[in-house]
Amino acid sequence: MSLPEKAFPVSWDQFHRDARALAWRLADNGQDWRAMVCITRGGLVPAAIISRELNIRMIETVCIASYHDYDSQGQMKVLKGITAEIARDGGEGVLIVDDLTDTGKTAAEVRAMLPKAHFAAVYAKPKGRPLVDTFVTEVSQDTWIYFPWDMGFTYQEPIAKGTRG
Ligand SMILES: O=P(O)(O)OC[C@H]1O[C@H](OP(=O)(O)OP(=O)(O)O)[C@H](O)[C@@H]1O
Ligand code: HPA
Ligand SMILES: [Mg+2]
Repeated sequence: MSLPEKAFPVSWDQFHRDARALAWRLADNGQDWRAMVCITRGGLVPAAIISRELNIRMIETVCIASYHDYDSQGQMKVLKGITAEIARDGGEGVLIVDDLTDTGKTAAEVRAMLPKAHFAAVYAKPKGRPLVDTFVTEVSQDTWIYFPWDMGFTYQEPIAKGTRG
């Protein structure tokens, strides 16, 4: 897998702050959401934070598995869809939540299921941005976002190399 040029590492603290900032933006929207649809697995984390902030108790998942390379995305498989009750009226009054939108393919797939729902993501890259109604931070397309649940503590080379020891 080729790696993007730039790295955007996100700590738990920062993710919590950014997800809460997304909740503030959604609250300013003034809508009373009848349900949240969380795109697994990445959307589970912001969904927990946003559902708490906005007092949304009806939470549905849409389970999608896809293979990613940095600059391409392979097959996408919907492992579990949405109930008819959540999908009624084109998803009007439903809030869709994901951690980020990159190429926008995942967002397009879920939007097709719920054309009238509101799509929120914490982070957005330029290609995916047109598919998102509300987001917090945009990063460039050649940036990889490193989420805290994918990370561990490791030694970091000094910026000026060769200075160890
Ligand atoms: O805009 P796209 O190019 O479709 O990429 C965005 C999607 O990619 C990641 O999920 P991924 O498919 O890696 O699965 P995961 O959430 O289970 O980690 C991320 O959580 C988004 O759902
Ligand atoms: N970070 C983590 N997962 C992703 C990304 C990213 O930038 N793009 C698509 N899936
Ligand atoms: Mg995902």
